[in-house]
Amino acid sequence: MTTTMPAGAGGELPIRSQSARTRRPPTSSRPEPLPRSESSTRAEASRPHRSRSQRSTTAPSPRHQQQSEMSAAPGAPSHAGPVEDQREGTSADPRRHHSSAANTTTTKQHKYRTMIPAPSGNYTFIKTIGQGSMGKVKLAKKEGTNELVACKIIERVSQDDGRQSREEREKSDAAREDRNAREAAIVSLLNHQYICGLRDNLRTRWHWYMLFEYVNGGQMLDYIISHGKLKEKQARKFARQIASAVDYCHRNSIVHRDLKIENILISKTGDIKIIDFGLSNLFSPDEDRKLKTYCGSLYFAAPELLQAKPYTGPEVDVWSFGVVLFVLVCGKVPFDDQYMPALHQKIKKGAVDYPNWLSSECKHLISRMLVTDPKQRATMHEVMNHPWMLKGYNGPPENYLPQREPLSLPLDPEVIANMTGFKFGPADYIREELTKRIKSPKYQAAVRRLEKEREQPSTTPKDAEKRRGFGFDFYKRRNSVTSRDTLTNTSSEGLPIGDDPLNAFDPMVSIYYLVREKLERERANAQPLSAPPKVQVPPSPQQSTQQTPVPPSPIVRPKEKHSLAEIVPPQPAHTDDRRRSRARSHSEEQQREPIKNGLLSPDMIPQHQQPQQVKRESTAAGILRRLSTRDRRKDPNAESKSNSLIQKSVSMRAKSLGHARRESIQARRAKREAEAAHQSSNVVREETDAELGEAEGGETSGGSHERFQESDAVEDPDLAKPVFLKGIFSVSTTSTKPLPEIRADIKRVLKMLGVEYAEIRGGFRCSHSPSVVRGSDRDRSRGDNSRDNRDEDGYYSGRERSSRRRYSSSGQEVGGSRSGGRDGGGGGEIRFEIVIVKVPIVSLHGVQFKRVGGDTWQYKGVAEQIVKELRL
Ligand SMILES: Nc1ncnc2c1ncn2[C@@H]1O[C@H](COP(=O)(O)OP(=O)(O)OP(=O)(O)O)[C@@H](O)[C@H]1O
Repeated sequence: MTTTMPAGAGGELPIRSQSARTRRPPTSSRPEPLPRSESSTRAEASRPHRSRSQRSTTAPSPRHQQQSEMSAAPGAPSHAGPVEDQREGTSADPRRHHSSAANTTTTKQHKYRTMIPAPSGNYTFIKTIGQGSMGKVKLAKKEGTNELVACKIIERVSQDDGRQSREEREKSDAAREDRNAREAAIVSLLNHQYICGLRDNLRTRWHWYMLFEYVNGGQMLDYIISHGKLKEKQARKFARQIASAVDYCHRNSIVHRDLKIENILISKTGDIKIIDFGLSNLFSPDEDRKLKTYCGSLYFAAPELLQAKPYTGPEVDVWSFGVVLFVLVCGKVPFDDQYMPALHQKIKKGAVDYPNWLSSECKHLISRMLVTDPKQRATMHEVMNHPWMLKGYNGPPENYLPQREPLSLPLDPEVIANMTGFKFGPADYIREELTKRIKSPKYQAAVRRLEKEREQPSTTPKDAEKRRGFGFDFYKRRNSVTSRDTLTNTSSEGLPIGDDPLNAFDPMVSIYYLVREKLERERANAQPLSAPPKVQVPPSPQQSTQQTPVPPSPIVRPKEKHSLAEIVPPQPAHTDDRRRSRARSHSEEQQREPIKNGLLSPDMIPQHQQPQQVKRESTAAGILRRLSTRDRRKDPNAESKSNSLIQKSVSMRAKSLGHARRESIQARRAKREAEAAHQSSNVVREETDAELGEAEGGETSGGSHERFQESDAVEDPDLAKPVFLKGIFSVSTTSTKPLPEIRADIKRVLKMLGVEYAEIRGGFRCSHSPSVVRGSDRDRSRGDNSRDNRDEDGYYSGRERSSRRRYSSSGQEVGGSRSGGRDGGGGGEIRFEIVIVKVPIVSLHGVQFKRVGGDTWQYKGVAEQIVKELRL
């Protein structure tokens, strides 16, 4: 059966338009206090600076043309999710309101929004922790609790820079709104331990506020900066987790499309969390519904994207995953060139230089992922079952997909009412379409195949499940490209995409499952659904002149069965046991991984040395955390136990890294351990120089480099938590030097490298413009960035700060934000923090880098240079 959907349903929507994001309105005045982002954009508007890409990109890009081809569905419903807040503006026309607001003289204290009233409570902003191309990400704390969230703030209205007509701007704003709605809808439905979850979200007249779980173990990028490259064993652990999350997405008809090292964070347990579904979309197995938007970061982009070829979806994630894996094990990207067209050529050619230290299995896996022909490229099934992935584990990574049964009629109206955010159309339309799909011969045939497979006496349920679940081949490859037939010839044992009724059969079907599962979770938690709007929607920018359809409010009903099969006979329900039989628990995987984050796990520690708690903790990072925070009054032996554990872990770590200095470091560490007993038990940020009484010339900042606010105004609520010991440190980023020496060293190196800095509590806030800070350029740029242009975090906002570089199929950057040679943008300001923490028990100091904004690879270069020069 040919299914029909509105054009936008599961179809392509335009990607973020960087050029749209950088448009600024003419200055005017605003009569009322504003959130920071609006007032700052006014400041930016008044600056003369325009990037090369802004100057040169006037014609609509191919991508933009495609955007218009893929227009929204007629009669599409309102967007997913967020509760609306009217307080941010009152004008019926936000654009007019915005424009008349721009000449404000509001004082700084009123300039920035300091809290947001989300449906689940009020959240107070603490500080900026990230700057993406879509906007800022701020750490926020829920009022009356210690709950922290990362709040992604996305502007809804692009501003007029005179390059587009009002109609064009409105069109691109509408597309942006769809994208934001889709991101919110997708992240609110996904439920996976390696995907950063959405806690809440709020849409005001001007902004989307998406409140994500706060991932506080740092970025994977920082981990690599600290470690250079990862040992294959450690990389495998992360790769399995990435595979688990990506496979889960794909089986739900979702393609991420922006997998890159910057979008992988590390949680406090040392596990990964994938962020940034801003470019994600639903994909369909139908040939005529292929995706056509070419998006993502160039370094990680599949060649077919550069060639503007339509694609199904999952295969571009496999390529990006291959690049990520290469970065993990090699510490650099596989395709690199300062000159953009040359970089394009390298990617299209797909020739990779593998360092000789890589194991042949690792090389083989990466080479299967970085195959330029998407039809020959490894599928996720192949990736997950590759020997390199399996090494040390007793099976492929678990994808944590809930147990599912084929859909049956009648459909649940509550589920359908909550299928918002994807422009599927009104509820009646969704019901009709889903019914058609379920009744379709294709679906029925797929269900019959599944039933037959389950009934096959010769096949164990596990095998059947494996065949069905992992047989997720997107292309029927005719020939095996390697000698490992069992790995590559997956189409013979698996079901191609679109033939499996439970996995990625169709985007609408997948979303139905996801919404139903979310409702079930919420019922189980007895919490109200956070997604559907409960109050009247303020007009979104592009909807100011049109009627906004408000989706029906959710019908709250008691839990009901979905087994009223009209088409499909009832299947045994598995609602209580949601994990597949083949599922191995995460802890099982962890037990098989003896060294976590370079530290010891319990099974590496002799029994007699294991304190009671160690056995219960699943990660070695947890051991260290527990030991460092335990109450010594209750256990007089705790100190010696923890000393011996940590001593061992430190020495193991040094050994595993094979660093030339390890002997002397261990000796020095051992010596200092004797002095450790009197020190406090928490890992804390270090004091500033001022607090230590060693400020230079009475200043708290670095002399001529000073251009920041004096101090962090807000207490960091993480201070008391030993969150920085999550494998972030390597030998090159830890030191036994006394603190004042480390601080002086850091200042010396920052000055030497021309990095501007200010001291903040526990470290340094840094800013650098690598391609600009030279001689007179530097002076000019300084003139550009007067003190008044600092934002509320003390960073200057004088130049473009976003890190995403867009590209067209011809190799030209489209809508990119900055000039300069490298993907991710060159020439812009990079901003980061250097945080010094101490590990009191072993008297070690650790230096941690945290990127806040700016070009990833320039940041990596500068951070690595600092580490190198520090010689800790
Ligand atoms: N949940 C989180 N916890 C901690 N930090 C986060 C979280 N989400 C985002 N960040 C930080 O904010 C940065 C930007 O976030 P994100 O990638 O979602 O924004 P974006 O505008 O989509 O960025 P990009 O331009 O890379 O697409 C991240 O690199 C990360 O450092």
